Amino acid sequence: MYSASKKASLEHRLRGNEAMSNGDFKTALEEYNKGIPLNPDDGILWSNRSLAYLKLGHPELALVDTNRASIILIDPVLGLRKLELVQKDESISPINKLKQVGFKNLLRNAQAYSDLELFIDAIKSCQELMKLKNSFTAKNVPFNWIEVERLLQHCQKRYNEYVSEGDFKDFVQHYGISSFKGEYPWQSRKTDRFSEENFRYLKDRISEISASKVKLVKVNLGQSSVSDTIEIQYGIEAQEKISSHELIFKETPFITVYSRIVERCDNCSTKITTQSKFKCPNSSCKEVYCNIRCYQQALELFHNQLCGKDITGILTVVQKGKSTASLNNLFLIKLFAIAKQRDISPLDIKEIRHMTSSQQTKHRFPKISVHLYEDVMRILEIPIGDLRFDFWVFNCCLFMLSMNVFGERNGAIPDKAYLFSLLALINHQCDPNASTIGEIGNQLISEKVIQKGEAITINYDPRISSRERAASLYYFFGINCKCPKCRTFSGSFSKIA
Ligand SMILES: C[S@@+](CC[C@H](N)C(=O)[O-])C[C@H]1O[C@@H](n2cnc3c(N)ncnc32)[C@H](O)[C@@H]1O
Repeated sequence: MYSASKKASLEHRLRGNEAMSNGDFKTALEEYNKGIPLNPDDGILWSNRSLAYLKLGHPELALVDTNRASIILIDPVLGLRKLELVQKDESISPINKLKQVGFKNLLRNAQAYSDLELFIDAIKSCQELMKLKNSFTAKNVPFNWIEVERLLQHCQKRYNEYVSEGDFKDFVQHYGISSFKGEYPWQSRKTDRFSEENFRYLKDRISEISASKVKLVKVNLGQSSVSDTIEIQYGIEAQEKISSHELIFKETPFITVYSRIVERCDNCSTKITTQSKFKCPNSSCKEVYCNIRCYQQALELFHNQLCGKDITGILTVVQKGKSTASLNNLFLIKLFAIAKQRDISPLDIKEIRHMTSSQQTKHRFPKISVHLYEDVMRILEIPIGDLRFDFWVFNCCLFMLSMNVFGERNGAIPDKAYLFSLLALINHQCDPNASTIGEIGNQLISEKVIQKGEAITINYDPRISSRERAASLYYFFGINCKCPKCRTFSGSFSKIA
């Protein structure tokens, strides 16, 4: 017998399937999203949602769903219960129907890899499926094997083209190509960013830390790089005349992370000395702090969720990283921990929910992020049916971090990084009037006299010569620089409110 929630979940699945057959993939996604929390053990639901994601052009999201569906569909304990979920069909026995669902899921998995241009993985998935074709398992299971063969041929051809174009083997193996226009289509974050609540919260905090020297404003950054609209963004401007080399404000980072190569405080990333070392009182926890105050701050914000947890897998990835971007994986686990602690979605954390994302439309998608996401969910014991922590949320956080984190290296190795709520509101100019200084770069200082009403700007990439900066800003931050000095400048960079 079904429980009430399983029955309701099944109804959502069927409604989703109907929307899929009408080509209404967004409604289908909404229905599947209503069904999953009611019965996260329904592998068919995950597999069907993966198809909705594929049709909506988000293979990276489909990948997590096909993986989950496979795990559930081959789980022997869930075996009998799965049969309950198979829709009765006169022409096929329930057990064969279930096998058909499994084959379809493998094909969706191969399609997701192919759409991401991860051809080696796509070929492997197709070959795995083709092995089943003449096996006993596939007997009397109707399935479109021609589609698998076609996909396999397509992937082999594309892979050969890639390799003959140059040595892209490493790229083809580890990075997919996904699209993301600053937000997922079902997200309302863009408008939420400018909500009255966000605006007031940020405005008050900026007035407070700068002693009202500067204020939050909305600015017109000219033509958007992803749509036809004029882009309205946040910016900071002087409320009074500021002299040259004056401290504008100093901000405590919201969170910091470090690669564990040098021993640092888990709360503020300050180097630990023999005089300043406070060990977490939990004997099975390895984290250390500068003092009890840092420990208590961390405990309240995120450490409660992470105390004693083994994050070695994530650290290994971070330590192998070549750029400070690899530290973003440590930010992700902290952001997910903070959200779990506050019982909200990571995208609703008030200290970060105003932040912009990279604006590139095509992204390098590191295949490993699927595993990192599953690791974060497992370490924090977040149930997979809690869609406030869905994979697209993880990706949004990653894109937001790639735009807003201030990182530091220790020689060639990414060492530590900071996430500041307010410094993240300062726009870039190639000829800026301010910069960030101090040991952790948390002091905003004027470089010249700034007149009342002038925008406060910094240079996001000061090490790079101005000729290369436009390309570097686009590559690393997804910014089409529209500052008055840049050739691409097309807007007024002016205040609108
Ligand atoms: C660190 S945030 C700065 C605050 C941001 N304007 C906001 O509304 O939150 C970086 C974002 O600001 C925008 N931005 C900053 N400087 C820019 C520039 N010179 N040209 C174009 N966009 C810029 C980009 O959209 C980028 O995503």
